[in-house]
Amino acid sequence: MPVEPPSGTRPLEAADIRGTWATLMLPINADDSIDFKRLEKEIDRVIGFGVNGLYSNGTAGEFYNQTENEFRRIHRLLAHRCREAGLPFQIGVSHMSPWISLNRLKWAIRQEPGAVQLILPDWFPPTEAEIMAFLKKMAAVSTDVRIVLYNPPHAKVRLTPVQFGRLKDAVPQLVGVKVAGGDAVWYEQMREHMNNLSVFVPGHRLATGFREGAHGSYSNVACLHPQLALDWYHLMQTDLPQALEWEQRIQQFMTDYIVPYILDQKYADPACDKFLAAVGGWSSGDCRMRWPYRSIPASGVAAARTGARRLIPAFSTLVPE
Ligand SMILES: N[C@@H](CC=O)C(=O)O
Repeated sequence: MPVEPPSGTRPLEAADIRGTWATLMLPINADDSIDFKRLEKEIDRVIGFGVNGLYSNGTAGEFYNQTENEFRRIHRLLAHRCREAGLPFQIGVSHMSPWISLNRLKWAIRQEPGAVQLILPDWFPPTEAEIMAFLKKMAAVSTDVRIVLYNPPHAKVRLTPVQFGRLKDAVPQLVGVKVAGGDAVWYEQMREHMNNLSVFVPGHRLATGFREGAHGSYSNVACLHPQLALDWYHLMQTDLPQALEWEQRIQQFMTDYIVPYILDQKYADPACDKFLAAVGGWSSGDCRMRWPYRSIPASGVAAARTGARRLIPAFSTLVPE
């Protein structure tokens, strides 16, 4: 039975955070400023696909590379457009500095997001006691606005399922996590906490995650094409074996056309997210990253698009020659 996530922007509980959430990506001008006009168009374009929600300021949203004025302008726009469309949205208040993150949170809750996303403090690796102190203060400020903890593989501290459980017990406002997923043992341990914790895994691993109990993805596949990600998520709920087969194809595409940019050429992950969107051709198609990070040259788009068409039949239907 397909899971219907809520419509509207009311506060999200764990059970509400499901499905395919798309990220906001920043259009960057040649002088490194943010193109807010284009951003507004991009937001409306993503909303038009009918994704389950829109979130901002994860890695793909370049949260670590914005002034506070820009942060506010981006999120006034996001909140306004999502509220008008009745689409759930989450604001990333993440920052390497816990104080900046706290101040972003204080401002962000006034935009009434469904939830906020945050990372752990990130210069000295925090101890569990420090993580608790951080989350408790953030939760005291966010009050009714729930919290999603973003704990990617490159975080200074990678939390275990047992630790997620302890954090959830200590901080009830924590309703979700955004993680890399893991092996069968990881999922077995994580399932102990999945009743009241939404667990989102990377887009290109979602069918496996779904089989193991994960609830959705803040999705890089939605960067490639929001419709592809939505159709695939629907397939997971109606024909999981077929969805697992799609996963192999999507992963092959990532291995052949995206991973070399990361492993061999050392591009940052968000450069790949923007590149994926250019390959999908559904957005303005601009791969530009903000100083000092390098952008993947648009000259690589055609080959990757041909590869995606060859490997992922559903993509070739959505993006015909
Ligand atoms: N990890 C990304 C998800 C998309 O690729 C993010 O945090 O935005």
